[in-house]
Amino acid sequence: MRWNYREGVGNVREIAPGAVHVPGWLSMEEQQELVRSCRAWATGPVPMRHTVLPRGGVMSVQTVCVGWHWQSYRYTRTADDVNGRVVAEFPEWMAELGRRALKAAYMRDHDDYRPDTALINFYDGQARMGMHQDKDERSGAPVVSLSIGDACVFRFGNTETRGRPYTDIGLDSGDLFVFGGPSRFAYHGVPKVFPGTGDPDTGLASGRLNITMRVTGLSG
Ligand SMILES: O=C(O)CCC(=O)C(=O)O
Ligand SMILES: [Fe+2]
Repeated sequence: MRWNYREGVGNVREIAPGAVHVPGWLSMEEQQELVRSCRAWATGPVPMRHTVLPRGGVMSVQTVCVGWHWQSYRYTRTADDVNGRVVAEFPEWMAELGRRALKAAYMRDHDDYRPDTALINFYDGQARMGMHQDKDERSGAPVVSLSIGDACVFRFGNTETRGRPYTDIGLDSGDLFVFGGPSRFAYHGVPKVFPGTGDPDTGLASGRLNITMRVTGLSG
C-alpha cells in the first residue's frame, strides 16, 4: 500500500511512516457527542473499570469497551472479568468517524475500513499507560485514536523495543492520532497527563478520555 501522507501539509504531522497526528481534528460538537456516548457506555451494560492484568497488576486508567471486550490479551463478546454481560454494540456512526479519520490522516479514501471495537480509556490526573503494543487484534488495519479533555504526553516509539527511539507528542482535546502501516505495531504509551488543562465545555469536567478504534479480525 502506498501511504499518501505528506509532511507539513495542512494540519497533518507524520510522526513515523504510517503514524500521523492531526491536531484539533474533532469539533467541539463532536467532542461533546463523544463524551455523551462514552458516559452512557461507562454505566453499562458493562461498567467502566480498572482492568486487572493477567499477573494481577491493575491498570491506572479505567476502561470500557464497545463491540468486543478487551481483557488485556484477548477479545471476547462478554465481559467475563467484569459482570459477564455482552458489551454494547459498536455503532455504525463510529465506524464512519473512523473512515473520516483515516481520510484526514492519510489523505485518501478508506471506504473498506470496518473497525469493530473501541477501547474507551479514562485518565484521572494520576493515570498513566506504560509502553505497549496493540497486538491482540488479528488484523494489521490502522488504529484510530481520539483524545478529549486534559492534555497528555503520548510517547510513540518503534516496533522493536519499549525504549528509544521514541517521539513525545502533546495530545490535546480534539486531536486525532492514527497508527497503521509500518507503525501499526509500534510501542506507545502515555507517561503524563496534565490535570486541569481540558475545556469543561466538552462535557468532561476533569480528566482525559481516549478512544481507540480497531479492527479485531475476529468474527462471531
Ligand atoms: O490514551 C492513549 O492515548 C493511548 C491508549 C492506548 O494506547 C490503548 O488504549 O491501547
Ligand atoms: Fe495502545
